[in-house]
Amino acid sequence: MTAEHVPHIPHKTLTIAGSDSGGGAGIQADIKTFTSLQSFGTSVLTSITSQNTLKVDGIHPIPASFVSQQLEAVLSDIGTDAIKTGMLCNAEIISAITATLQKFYPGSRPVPNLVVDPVMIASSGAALLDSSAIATLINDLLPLCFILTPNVPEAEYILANAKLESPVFASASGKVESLEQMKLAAQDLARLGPSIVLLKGGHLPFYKASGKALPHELFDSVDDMSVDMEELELVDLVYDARSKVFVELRKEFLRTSSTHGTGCTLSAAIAAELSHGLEAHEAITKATNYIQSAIRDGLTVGQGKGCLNHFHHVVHRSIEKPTKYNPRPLTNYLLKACEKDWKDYTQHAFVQGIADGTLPKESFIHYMKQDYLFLQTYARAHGLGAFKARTMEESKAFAEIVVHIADESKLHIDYCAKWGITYEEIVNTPESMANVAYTRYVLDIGMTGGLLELGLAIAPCLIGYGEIGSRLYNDPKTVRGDANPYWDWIKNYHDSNYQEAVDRGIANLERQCNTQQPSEHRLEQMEEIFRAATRLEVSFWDMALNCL
Ligand SMILES: Cc1ncc(COP(=O)(O)O)c(N)n1
Repeated sequence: MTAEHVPHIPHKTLTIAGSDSGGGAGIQADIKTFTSLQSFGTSVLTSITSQNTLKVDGIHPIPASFVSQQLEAVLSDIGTDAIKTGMLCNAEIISAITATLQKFYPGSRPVPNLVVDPVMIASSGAALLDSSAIATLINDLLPLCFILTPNVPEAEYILANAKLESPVFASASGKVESLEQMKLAAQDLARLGPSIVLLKGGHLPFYKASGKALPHELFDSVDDMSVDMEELELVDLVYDARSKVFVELRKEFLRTSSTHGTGCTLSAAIAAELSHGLEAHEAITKATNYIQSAIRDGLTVGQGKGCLNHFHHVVHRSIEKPTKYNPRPLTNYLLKACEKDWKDYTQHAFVQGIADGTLPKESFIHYMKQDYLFLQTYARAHGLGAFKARTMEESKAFAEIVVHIADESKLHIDYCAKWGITYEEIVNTPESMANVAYTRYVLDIGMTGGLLELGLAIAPCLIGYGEIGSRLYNDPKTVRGDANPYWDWIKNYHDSNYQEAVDRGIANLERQCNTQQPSEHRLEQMEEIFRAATRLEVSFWDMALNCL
């Protein structure tokens, strides 16, 4: 056997949960999550549900002894690096699981990397745990638990049934209704055994400005448009009983009904990250980010609640034709494929300095001079586009962009004058190496390739500045008006004039691609051009920062 053929020993994660025939939650969601996070998944079924996106219409519990048998089979041979529990159905099953776990991990409290998602009620309303089983869950399972991941209603239910002496959480209604109460509830839950409690805030969004919770009666209307979601955030609260430290993970509250399987997926993702050896807080942070993207990229399956997209970070190497629902498939593909480079570019320290006004003036001046010189070549690249175009319409579109760039560079000169930079100074400035590299790359690609290649090389500049302009303009943390010397720069790229140019540029690029559906190899080449131009943007910001 050569070195190349030595089989890889994967990290392993076990799920002990119910089957969801609809594929969005339960074992199915867990295995998808393990797979997408590159942990080898094993499973112990506690029950089979007949379920779709609308309802659970039947539950068939597995005999408790057969649940133990499955668990024995997995642990005695394959072993595992982490375990999660989901739907456990009834008290007998919980007892069978805890007895078997204690057999394999004698005296371990917690059982290493055991994540417990205390599943009780499906989002469609069905009970997934017998009401008589809560005491067994509290008394037998929680003492073995490393990380407990309840949502707010589950936390309330566990605490209402826990017979804690002098609990710190007290509420007349038994409801958790503020961040302060979340903290007290998490502390009480930790006293039941878990080393760490992740109290999920998805059912209790807060107004960003006041920190007050969205009233319960409005929660059900978040799916219609009557609540301004921009104003809301959710807080996933982590309490580590070992260090007595709280960490608040704040997240954008997303308007979507594609949330079926969220709890299952989150606990599965935490377990998968733990299986790779990540420390608990790191695993939780990575897992909550994974969920946020999986929700944002949610899938419409069935007629009820949509499902998460467990493979949101896996780039599919094919481009659909633009549709009403996805008018920019190529652009979206490129942004995802080059995600890291794109972040390096659009969230560069230079951009941060513009946002908070702390960018050294010398850096900005250096950048402005080079940017003028850049625009000169950028205009030529569009001239090349006009030359390469096959139709009058397209030639005209490119020529119009040349005129637009020429107008923009006039503004540039006026803006430079405000910073004490004269026209002569600008045009006599030697081009920096970063500038030469970038602009000549664009021209070379444009000359040797077709219109699509040219479009790909010019796209990162056009799209990136538009994204930066609107993000900084809308970000409440951006320093605004006279307090920020770069505010006019931000406004310029947020302006509808610029944003319309971005939309036109994207539409052109999509049209070019659409007329020649790319093969996988061609797609790789396209990605390479887009990535190279994006990296050259990063070097451009680096140049400006390093000029000091
Ligand atoms: C087998 C099984 N396990 C867990 C859930 C909870 O998921 P959700 O709350 O999204 O319905 C479910 N519906 N089915």
